[in-house]
Amino acid sequence: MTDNAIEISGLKKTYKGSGRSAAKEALKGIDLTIPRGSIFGLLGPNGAGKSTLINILAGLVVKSAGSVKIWGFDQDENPRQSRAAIGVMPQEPHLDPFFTPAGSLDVQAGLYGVPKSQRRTAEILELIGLTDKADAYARSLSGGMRRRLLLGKALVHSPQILVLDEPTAGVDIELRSMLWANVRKLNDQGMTIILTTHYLEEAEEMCDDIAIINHGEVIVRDSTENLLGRLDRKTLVITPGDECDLPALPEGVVGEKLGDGSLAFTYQSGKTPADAILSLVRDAGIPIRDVRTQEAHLEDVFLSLTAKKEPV
Ligand SMILES: Nc1ncnc2c1ncn2[C@@H]1O[C@H](COP(=O)(O)OP(=O)(O)OP(=O)(O)O)[C@@H](O)[C@H]1O
Repeated sequence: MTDNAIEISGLKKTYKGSGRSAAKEALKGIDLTIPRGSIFGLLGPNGAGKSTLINILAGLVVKSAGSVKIWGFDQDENPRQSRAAIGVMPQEPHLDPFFTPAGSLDVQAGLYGVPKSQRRTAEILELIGLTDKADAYARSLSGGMRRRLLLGKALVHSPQILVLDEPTAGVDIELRSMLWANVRKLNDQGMTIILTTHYLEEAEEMCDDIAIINHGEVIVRDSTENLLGRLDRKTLVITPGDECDLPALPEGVVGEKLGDGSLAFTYQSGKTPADAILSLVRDAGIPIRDVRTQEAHLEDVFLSLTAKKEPV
């Protein structure tokens, strides 16, 4: 028995070219393990290969080479069991407008062969907050409700692993917090969660471990804590009370005067405490009207990782 929810080895995918478009090697030999019970972030820029990887896990895209084990079941040897172990909430809502939420969940459960006596339609509707819309036509649901229904559909067969593809892209704050609350609840119940997101901030908040994919390769896989530790770069932006210039700065702190007159200080949090920056601004006689921090984004991690010569 393995402790991994997912074991991927030597996974390759080349999309065949057609007409004038050349063949595209989307995954170039991925090795990746995802521990059971974790919330795992799969990050990368547009076109990195995240959707291809997720679609292979979901059984929607056929791999070109390599092996994939889902909950210990090899996809080629035990396709049925490996498919039953995973539920995927896709990026785009493709819902039949003539089905009601209750109907959609029922059809989906039927597709997965869940016997009527074991269906959890009411429980899932409750979880996704659509109990009062159970019998409304999908076409009358708001965008947010449709996305919630997609989450519900991914859960009908009680998978051990839930995959969320960009669940918060373009959603409002309310839906975002509802999604994250559900993710936490399901994870607390033992479900392994895999999610893709463009935002390191979001991954930082939610994920135990992170893999970053770029150009079809895993360029780093580590605990979120270690990954952010590697970055160790923060920016403090101070809005001064009066027009002023940058004060003299100690080694390791880079200052920049922004267009709106604010002063931005970039520093390594492991070496320089934020308090030291505030003190040096105060000591320079600059009145501080406002302070904010700029969160690190995935882009920053990429820059710091790809700038290194040695393998990370
Ligand atoms: N069906 C396809 N046919 C040909 N090329 C494809 C196909 N699907 C994806 N690709 C190409 O494979 C590469 C990886 O795409 P993929 O959608 O997996 O990336 P991604 O990391 O999910 O990006 P995004 O964040 O934009 O969803 C891209 O260069 C893309 O253009």
